Amino acid sequence: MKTVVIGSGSWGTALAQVLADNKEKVIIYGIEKSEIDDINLNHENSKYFEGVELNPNLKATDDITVVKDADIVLLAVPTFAIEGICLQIDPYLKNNIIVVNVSKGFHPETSERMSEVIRRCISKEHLSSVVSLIGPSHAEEVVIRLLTTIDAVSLKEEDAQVIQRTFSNNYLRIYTGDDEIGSELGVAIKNVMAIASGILSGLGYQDNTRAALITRGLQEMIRYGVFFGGKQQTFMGLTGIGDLIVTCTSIHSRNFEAGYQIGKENDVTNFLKYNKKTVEGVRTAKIVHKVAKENNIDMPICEEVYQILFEGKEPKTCANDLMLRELKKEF
Ligand SMILES: NC(=O)C1=CN([C@@H]2O[C@H](COP(=O)(O)OP(=O)(O)OC[C@H]3O[C@@H](n4cnc5c(N)ncnc54)[C@H](OP(=O)(O)O)[C@@H]3O)[C@@H](O)[C@H]2O)C=CC1
Ligand SMILES: O=C(CO)COP(=O)(O)O
Repeated sequence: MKTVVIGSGSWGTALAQVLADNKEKVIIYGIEKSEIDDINLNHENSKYFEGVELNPNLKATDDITVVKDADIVLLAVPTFAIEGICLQIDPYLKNNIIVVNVSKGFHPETSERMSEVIRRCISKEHLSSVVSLIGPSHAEEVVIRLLTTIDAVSLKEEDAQVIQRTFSNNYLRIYTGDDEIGSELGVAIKNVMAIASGILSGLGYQDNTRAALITRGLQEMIRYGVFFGGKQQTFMGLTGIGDLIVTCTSIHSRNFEAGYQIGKENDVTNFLKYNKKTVEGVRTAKIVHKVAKENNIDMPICEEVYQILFEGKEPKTCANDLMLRELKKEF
């Protein structure tokens, strides 16, 4: 089986290396010549992983036609680029391949989940199924082979099992799942919670506050996910509480880091002006605000994050407003 990984950024490189370690046929397609040269010539991707020596069998190319004999295509680009890349690769694909999604968020205009975008943009005959390979997994840890567990989630169980077998090894353990809605909504909304967690840390709040944020944040994720047909149990797993914990507490999280800067400065201006990193929670906060409003879903933490990012509300005031909402029972 041949896998083409689209995207030579942090997650694409780390996952492609997993396959190289597993002695699978794999190649990365990227648009950034310097990253491709770095991988091919130096066995590094120093923009993302300084000082990390990659598996020397890992190769990269800027030729998109490389997808033509792929059995598996793994899309490791930010959510805003998924539609474009699907339309770009579709004419070259052979029939009946597995497309693996690893992106966490929504289409910025249509609010579709990633699997929905892929099914809309890849011709039916080319697609066996979409498998979302998602869970608590910072690329910075996977690339140095630290123990990690994630889910392969698909509506077609046999394809989830193919991805499970292809990627699992002694440092990456894959479970399968079939709740595409619950899993994809969980990993998308946890990024908004990670921004909130960073903001609270930047404001100087500590462990009690983070535990409250994670616990109440999980309730919001469940409320939103179950409304759209996700299973409550899914939110107790790797794509729910698992990914929420890792992103709300890790120094590697770009969403947490963004929030931390915003909280520290008690203002969003510098972050919005200078950020160049992939911070998916920003776009997700906008979608969740819109969709929750349309459907009358109560999402108080997400709403305050939206107010900070898009309406210029002061972070300190948001934290205060969350605490002083009407008192109620926990469940
Ligand atoms: N990093 C992580 O630990 C994890 C990330 N994810 C998710 O994976 C997705 C990708 O994130 P990540 O790898 O971290 O992001 P990065 O910013 O590290 O890398 C994204 C890569 O995609 C490239 N890219 C952008 N548009 C295109 C395009 N149209 N065609 C080809 N390549 C393109 C970028 O190139 P350029 O820089 O030139 O724009 C960059 O090389 C996100 O949704 C993220 O939430 C999920 C789990 C873990
Ligand atoms: O999704 C991730 C870990 O599971 C990566 O988080 P960040 O995008 O915040 O870095």
